[in-house]
Amino acid sequence: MAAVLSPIEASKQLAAYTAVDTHVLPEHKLIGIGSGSTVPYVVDRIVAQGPAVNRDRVFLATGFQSQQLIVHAGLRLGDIEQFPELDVTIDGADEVDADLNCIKGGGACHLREKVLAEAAKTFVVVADYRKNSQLLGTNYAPGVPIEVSPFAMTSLLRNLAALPLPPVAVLRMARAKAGPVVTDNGNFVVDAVFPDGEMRDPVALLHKIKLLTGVVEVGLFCGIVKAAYFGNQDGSVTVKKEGGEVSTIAAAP
Ligand SMILES: O=C(CO)[C@H](O)[C@H](O)COP(=O)(O)O
Repeated sequence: MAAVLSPIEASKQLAAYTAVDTHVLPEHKLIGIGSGSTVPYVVDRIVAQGPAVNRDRVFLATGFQSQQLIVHAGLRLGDIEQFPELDVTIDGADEVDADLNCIKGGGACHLREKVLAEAAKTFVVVADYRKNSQLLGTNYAPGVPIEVSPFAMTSLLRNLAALPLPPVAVLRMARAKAGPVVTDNGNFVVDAVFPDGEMRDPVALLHKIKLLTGVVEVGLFCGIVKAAYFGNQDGSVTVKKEGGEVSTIAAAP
């Protein structure tokens, strides 16, 4: 018997299934798989396309979690060095604004996520309705994830505090380990809550943060997303596309 999903899980699944059905076509052979709790539904739907279509596909991972997902699903794992150009990458998001700018990095994978997003001809994000907002920072409270070289962590916190509109910034701590979260690249993550004024221009903010010494990558994805799929509580899916088109696919009867 199929497990009964909670409303949030059902909306993640709906977004993921709709995005895969629309963007992962039989001719797509190189596919990036993102990180987070929505992405397993992406992999499930790709597996459901069948062994014939998946046999000659290669899947690239944004981190340890998606690597495990790919391997355990019996799909072929590849490396960005071998396959620097992908047909499509599908990933989760922490928040998406009206212009398809995103906060990503809630799972501390945003460096590799950005590499696979930029490598793809089409980058698509999937999420539940809570991630769909007008302005970044409205619904996602922890702030902008900033991956930083451990040696530069203290100086980054000082440099952030010295900005004209400083954020409230903290080193992300691990939950089931003493000490900080360590990324798949061996770095730390600082979460920085910026004033609304700064969040209104994510591109400018991204550039400002990127210039600070020791910053490896910033969890602001700007101008990369082609389409965002949000599963809604009523079973419909809201689709935001590059260029501003927003549509809602009605719930199945
Ligand atoms: O950016 C990410 C990890 O670094 C994830 O994609 C993001 O946190 C969304 O995860 P979820 O689908 O669990 O809400």
